[in-house]
Amino acid sequence: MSGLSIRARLPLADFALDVDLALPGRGVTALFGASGSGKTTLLRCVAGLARAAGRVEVNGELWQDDARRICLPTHKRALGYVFQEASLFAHLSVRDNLAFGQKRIAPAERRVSHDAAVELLGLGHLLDRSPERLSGGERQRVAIARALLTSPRLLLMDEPLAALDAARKQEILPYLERLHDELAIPVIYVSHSMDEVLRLADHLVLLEQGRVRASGPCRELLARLDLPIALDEEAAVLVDTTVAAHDEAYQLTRLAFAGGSIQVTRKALAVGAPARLKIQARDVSIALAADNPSSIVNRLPARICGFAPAAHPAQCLVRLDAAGTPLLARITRLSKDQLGLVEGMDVVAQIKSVALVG
Ligand SMILES: Nc1ncnc2c1ncn2[C@@H]1O[C@H](COP(=O)(O)OP(=O)(O)OP(=O)(O)O)[C@@H](O)[C@H]1O
Repeated sequence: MSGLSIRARLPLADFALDVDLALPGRGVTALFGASGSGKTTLLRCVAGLARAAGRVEVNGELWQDDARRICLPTHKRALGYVFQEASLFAHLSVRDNLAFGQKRIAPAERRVSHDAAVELLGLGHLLDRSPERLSGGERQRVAIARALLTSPRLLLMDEPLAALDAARKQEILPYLERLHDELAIPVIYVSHSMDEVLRLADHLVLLEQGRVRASGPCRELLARLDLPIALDEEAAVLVDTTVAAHDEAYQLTRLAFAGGSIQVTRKALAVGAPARLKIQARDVSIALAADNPSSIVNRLPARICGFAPAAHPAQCLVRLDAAGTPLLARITRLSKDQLGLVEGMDVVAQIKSVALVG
């Protein structure tokens, strides 16, 4: 059967993991949750490093099934594991570190070639270096390539960017995006960062105290008001658009979607190309009518479909529907009252800024 099915119960001293998840068999699933919610413990159960009661099936391969007394040891599970800190062999060159990953797999079972991994992670010029002469980001790219060369059926990544500074993170994210676009290997990706989730995840699992608070397509969960991710400073929705036209005079690109269109600064994208937009709640404001002059270019008719408290008591979250596309706005409670905003009301969503993500 295609898909990942993970049932795991693991009582620990002051904590218990208890999850039952059905996840897509390809793409990136982000595991998101507060510190101590059980993200690493869940990965360790999938890897067989912690012995939970339950069942683990990965695209038709059974790794554990207590009912049938099956529990493969970690080395028999075809998985790649990438940790916060790359654990490379210091005495081996990058080339030999990669060869080590590949040697573990019989040639007939290799699904990722050395050249493909080197190309995908941009390691060509680093092959003769030793790990101590690599930056943190480069080391992490080698660790990812080495994991890929073991031809895993599942890649587990536990906050792979957490040990890197902001600049190194931005440097490595495009490689992870390529991995996502070009490889069919499913990835479970633990992260605390909304930015990483927005850029990489197709599916999202929110863990709370060892339990699944929500699991579903990233787009759907991000737009919900009842989940803690809506309270994140970086809360945002994702909107799939298509490049509709370029305005050469004003150097803008118009992106169309079901709810209307949005103009962004001119992008080097072909008309008809897909573009994924991130719209942050803090960048959306609400006006009552479209005819008020404003410098905000992107103004979409939308209907209010719900309110929720925001993290700060001065603010509230508003869920809007722009012809079927959900948007989130974070506004002050004062403006909500002054404008008399209520559920069901038709308003104008003013979008101050958007970002293209992938
Ligand atoms: N071997 C163990 N024995 C007892 N308790 C453990 C053990 N391993 C983890 N825990 C506890 O289980 C809980 C979940 O830990 P885990 O590392 O899975 O959380 P996490 O969500 O990955 O956290 P973080 O984001 O900080 O890495 C924590 O309360 C931790 O103290």
